[in-house]
Parts: sequence; structure tokens; C-alpha cells
Amino acid sequence: MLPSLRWEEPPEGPVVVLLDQTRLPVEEVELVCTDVPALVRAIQTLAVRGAPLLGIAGAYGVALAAVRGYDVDEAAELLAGARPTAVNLAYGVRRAAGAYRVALEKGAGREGAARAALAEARDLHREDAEASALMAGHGLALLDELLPGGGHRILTHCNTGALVSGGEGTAFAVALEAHRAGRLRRLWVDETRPLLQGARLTAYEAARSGMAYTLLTDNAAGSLFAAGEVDAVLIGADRIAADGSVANKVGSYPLAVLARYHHVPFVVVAPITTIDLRTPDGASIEVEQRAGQEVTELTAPPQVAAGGVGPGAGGGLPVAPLGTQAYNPAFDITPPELVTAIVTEQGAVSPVTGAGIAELCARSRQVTIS
Ligand SMILES: CSC[C@@H](O)[C@@H](O)C(=O)COP(=O)(O)O
Repeated sequence: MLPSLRWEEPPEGPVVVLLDQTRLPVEEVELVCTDVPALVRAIQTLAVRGAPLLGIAGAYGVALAAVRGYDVDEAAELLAGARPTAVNLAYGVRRAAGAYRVALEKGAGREGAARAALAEARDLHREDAEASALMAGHGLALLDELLPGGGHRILTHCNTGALVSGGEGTAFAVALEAHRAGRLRRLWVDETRPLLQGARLTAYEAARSGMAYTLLTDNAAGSLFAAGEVDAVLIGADRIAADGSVANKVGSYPLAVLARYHHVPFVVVAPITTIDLRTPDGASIEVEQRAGQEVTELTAPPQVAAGGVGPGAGGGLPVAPLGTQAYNPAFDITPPELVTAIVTEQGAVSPVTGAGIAELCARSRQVTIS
């Protein structure tokens, strides 16, 4: 698979190259962003997506503005505001912009400061890969402890693999680790309506890994639990509040409720950069509301954004009467009491409490920067 994101410096000037996730699984096509507005569009149309990768993209976006000589503060504001829920985006932007500012203050000049922003983006990219490998190890150790019988049957939601990370991802990296250790019996993949990150992206990554996996519609999960076919749920996160509330792809909260009813562990895997101590609780997390056409029409995100190739108002194939109102939050919030554990690169918090989260963050150098 092509890298999900890379920095390139061709003679015409530096660019951020993205694997366009809206085209998967049909084709691997790269999207070349030569400026910040192009990168912002890629973020909003989900060509680049998933919390850790959004942070990396934000940091490289700042570096792109700096190296090309654009206004860095303006670029940082545009990038950080592109999507509201994944805290990693603002974090990545803040890190690169901070490095730029510090270098300027130290007299590095604009060129030196731009190089400092780029170095910071590269550091964040590498750190995310390292965090990913550590989470995979901690996550599998936790699964083995929670499920001593082995032969794990894991249900996952949305997409959390290499496509969203500098490494192999968050929740998916744990499933992959279990697969490589011969302890994954099956990965159940929620299709993840309406944009199908599970069907298009997680199934794509699972197929490439050779693991046993099965795709299901989101609303089939209940009957799967009832049949005793799920040993654990593993998901990622877009923001974890100080009290341990977890924002993740819409549909995560119903899985947590199902998991509790059926006495199945519900485990969240996320790097420390996804924890936001400035957000006190779940109610304070801003949940992105997306266009209703994503629900009322079958269409690819860029077509929605471009406004039209098909007969529906948003350009897609209508699946509801024209003019139907749709409720389309991109995320939901799972309260800490439904979360069995949060696995980070620093280890696991379990049970999930605000104090446990704070202690974990205190051990991390990264959080003091945010
Ligand atoms: C490791 S990724 C965790 C989350 O970012 C992921 O589960 C998710 O909800 C992504 O949402 P998306 O809207 O596709 O960016």
C-alpha cells in the first residue's frame, strides 16, 4: 500500500502527498497538495482522515505554508479549524506552529523557522509510528489478560489501521498483533454508515493482512453479540476528555452499551495525543455535524463536496425522498463507565477514571507540549 501521507520536495516546490482515502478500495490514487487550502479540502472531504493522521497532516500543513512563504498563523488557523472533533488535528498544528515561532524568536530567520516546523512534523510522524507499535503490544497483552481462553473474536468500528497513522494504527494495530501472534480468530468489521470507513478501508486493510475477517452492517452487531460471537470490542478515539469520555465514530456508543449488556470488554486504543485534558467531560466535546446528503444519498465524499454528478440534491443516488432531513453526527460520546480500558503507548488505564487519565498523561512528554 502507498504511504497514507508523505512530504516531497520536487523542483517546483514542496508538497504534501496523500493517499486519497475516498478512492479506496477501488484504486490507490495519490492527491498532491501544493497549498494549505488544498489540504484543508482534503481533510474536510475525508481524503485524509482518522485522528492520528489528521495530527500529522496538520503539522505538515503548517510546514508547507512556512516553507512556501505563506502566512503561518493564518494557515494554522485554517488547518486547526478544518474539522472540530479529533483533537490530534489542532495538536499537530500547534506543535509545528510552535516550533516555527520558537525558531523565529531564536533568530533562525523565516527559512530556518520553516525547517524547524518541518522537523517537528517529521518528529510527530515518527512518534506516532512508535506509539502505534507500543499500543499494539500493550493492547494484545490486555486482551490476553481479559480473554485467557485465546482465539479472540474482535469487533471493530470505523477505520484505525495504517491508513490513519504513521505506523500500523491504533485498534487495528492490536488486532494485527493478535493475528501475527496466532491469537485472532476473527475480526468483525462494522461497515460504518454513512461513509463506510469499515467496509471500504478496514476490510481493505484486513484483506491485505491475511487475517480472517467478516463485514457486517452496523445494525447487525446486536445479533452478533446475542449469538455469543464477540469476545471484545476494540475501537480508536478522536478525543478523550479529562474524565475518560471517548469521542469516536458515530455508532461506537451503541456498541459500548451492547458490550456492557453482554459482559464483553469494550477497549479503546489511542495515543496520548488523543487525550485532551482541556476538555473536562464528554458534554464539552464538539461533535462534527456533516451534510445530510451523506445519509440521504449514496455517494462518495468528494462528490458531495463538489455538489453534483447524480440525480440527488447533493449529487448522489437518492436513497430517501428528495428534501428529507437527516441527522448526521460524525461522532458520538461513550461515557467512561462503559469503557473497560483505554490503551495508550504508556500502557492501559483500567478502570477508566479522570485520575487514571491524568496520571497517564503526567508520564508523557507530549502532553506538556499541547
Ligand atoms: C485511529 S483512528 C480513531 C478515529 O479517528 C476513527 O475511529 C474515526 O472515528 C475516524 O473518523 P473519520 O470521520 O473517518 O475521520
